[in-house]
Amino acid sequence: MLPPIAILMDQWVDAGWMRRVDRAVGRWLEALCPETDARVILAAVLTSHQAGQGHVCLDLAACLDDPDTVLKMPPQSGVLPEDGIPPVRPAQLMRGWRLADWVAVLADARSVVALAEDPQPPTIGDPESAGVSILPDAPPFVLDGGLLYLRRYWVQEQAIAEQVRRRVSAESARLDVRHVREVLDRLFDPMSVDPAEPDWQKIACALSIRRPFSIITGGPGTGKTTTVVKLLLMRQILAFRAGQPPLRIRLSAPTGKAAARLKQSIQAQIVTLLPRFAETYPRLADTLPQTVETLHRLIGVRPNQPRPVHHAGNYLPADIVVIDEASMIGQELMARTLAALAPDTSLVLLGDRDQLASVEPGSVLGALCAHADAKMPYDAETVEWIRQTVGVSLPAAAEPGASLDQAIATLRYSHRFGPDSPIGTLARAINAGDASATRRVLQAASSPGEAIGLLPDDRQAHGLTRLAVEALSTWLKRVQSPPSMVGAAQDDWARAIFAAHQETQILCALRQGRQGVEGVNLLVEQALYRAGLLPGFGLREGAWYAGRPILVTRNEPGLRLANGDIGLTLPYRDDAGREPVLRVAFPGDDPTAPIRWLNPHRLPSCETAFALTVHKAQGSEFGHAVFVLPAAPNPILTRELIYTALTRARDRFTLVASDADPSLSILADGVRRRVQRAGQLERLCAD
Ligand SMILES: Nc1ncnc2c1ncn2[C@@H]1O[C@H](COP(=O)(O)OP(=O)(O)OP(=O)(O)O)[C@@H](O)[C@H]1O
Repeated sequence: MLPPIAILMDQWVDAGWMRRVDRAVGRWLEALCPETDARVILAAVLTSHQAGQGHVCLDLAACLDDPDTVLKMPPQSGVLPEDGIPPVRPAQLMRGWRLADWVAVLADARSVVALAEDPQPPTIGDPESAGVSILPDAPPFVLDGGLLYLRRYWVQEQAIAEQVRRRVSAESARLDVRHVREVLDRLFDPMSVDPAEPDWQKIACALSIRRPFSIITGGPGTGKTTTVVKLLLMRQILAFRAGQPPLRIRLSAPTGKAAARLKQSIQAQIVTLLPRFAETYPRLADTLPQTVETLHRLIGVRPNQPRPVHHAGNYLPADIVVIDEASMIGQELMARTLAALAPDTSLVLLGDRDQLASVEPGSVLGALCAHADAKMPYDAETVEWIRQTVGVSLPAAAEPGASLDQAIATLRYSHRFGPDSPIGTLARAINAGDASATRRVLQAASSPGEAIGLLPDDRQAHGLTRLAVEALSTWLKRVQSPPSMVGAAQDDWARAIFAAHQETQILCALRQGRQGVEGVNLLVEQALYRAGLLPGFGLREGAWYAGRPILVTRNEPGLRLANGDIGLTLPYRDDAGREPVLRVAFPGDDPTAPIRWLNPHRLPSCETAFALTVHKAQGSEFGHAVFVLPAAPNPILTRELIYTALTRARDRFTLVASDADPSLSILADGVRRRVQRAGQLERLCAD
């Protein structure tokens, strides 16, 4: 005989299987409708739990099929209660449950709008006003087919789909195709990388001008940023030629780090491309954006305010908005962004659809690009547009994709790695889910220093700590013998240390455990201390010491720090050149901006960052990425996570795997596992 559901849910919270906030959703329902069936309370609690796992809804059928796996209960990090007896698992509780019964009891509940039953489904409206509302007028849950949503997530998903559908079928901009062709021909050299392949960057530009929504997706170094700069030049030149004022362009990225990277990359590309047009269009440089904002700043998200500054009633003043690293945008932020754009503002999303999705619920870019795999999804109309504007005749697909697919360009050739490079080959094998090929590439890597390396390690992680000491000593030695200069010269010294620090980064799949960030940070710290690379005293103050890299874990607008920022604890001399004190240095947005030297005791929550989780490293790039695998199979290790770890590497990637697993079965298991986020955005956009 099992304990009542309410007791079980309490036990799951106590065991760390579920968040307190999820259980609170159940209590809230119990308080509002005391007569609610326990299976409804359970579904509500699980829907909230799933949101914590990145899902916008609970897929009832999938849940009944395999409750423990779908709900990830018990989790890897779960703790045993004091009596040592683990709680009853969801699979035991739900044994024998029938989907039809669960759906029926949910459809009957006052807290649920059942769409199939309800002739008047909730109107989509403004996603901002769709918070969980009080019964009975606006039930907080929506049952759509077999998917149970918190109402706000359902509303956001519908709103995104509606916006995307409207934008991809909007009337084509009134353009003189001859002008478009002329400008594109000037921007793109006729010599493409592979003469047998069309120039996909050029096609991406042509598609981006056709409708007010487009996506440019591709792996690292495939030229997404290069393409965007050309696209912006194209748009401004066309505006000049049509006698229009310059277009208002806004560039954005989901995190500060990604925004800073895009800014640097864009500026470098502008410097290369602009001279071609300087004579004909001397004012062109002034029309290009100088800054890249975070998405929050772009739309004006304000703390404790229900809606951002820009929304459906106060559009963002912009003609073109380009957003990089779009895979990191969760559903809520995407819904808010789309709502903030006027119907004729062009939105261009850039991103690598194969990367990890946002930590927030939803996998918007992944869902929108679900069919971007098809090499040629274009219909006859798109093919004709490409022929007229690019001068390339592509075959029309026998079974063309939806309108959305006509707005997506996939860049496949990596100019950074080349098709036969080890990193490129490994990335392809991982993305294809080909565990054997992945293993082959890694096991073929033998000598140290190659682009791909495999480091079989013992339980004490001797190999990893040796590697860390060797790689990190390049900058840590310089930290321990600080120069006597002050002011700008001291900033230059810190910048050089940052550049050296960016050369090697250890990444972990997990947070906890020996192979997690917490364990690896401790091991590396101890090894560096033993090697004399960290100070024993002097430049040490409690947990703070010269050479400690830190990761900011909370937004702190007052200090201009964002969750995910990396700082280095360094000795700092004031302008009078007194004895150095410890300060945490943060680089500015561009290479010449002054370093910000903050007192460590003023910093908000932060943690040591010799090792980072792959999630936290998203949007960053390092010369050498060292990826530590878990020692046992783990559901967190997925294809997307492994690919994201690999693609943080600019020149070199080393996989650290347990020497007890010489066949790399743990890695192979991860490569085969895909992140499947519940939701129906893909289907809604394909309609
Ligand atoms: N068509 C091209 N021909 C030659 N080199 C190119 C071409 N396109 C891009 N490159 C070069 O390849 C490198 C990577 O390009 P870019 O930064 O635009 O790629 P990306 O996809 O934005 O990369 P990331 O994934 O790092 O954001 C740059 O050095 C760029 O100059």
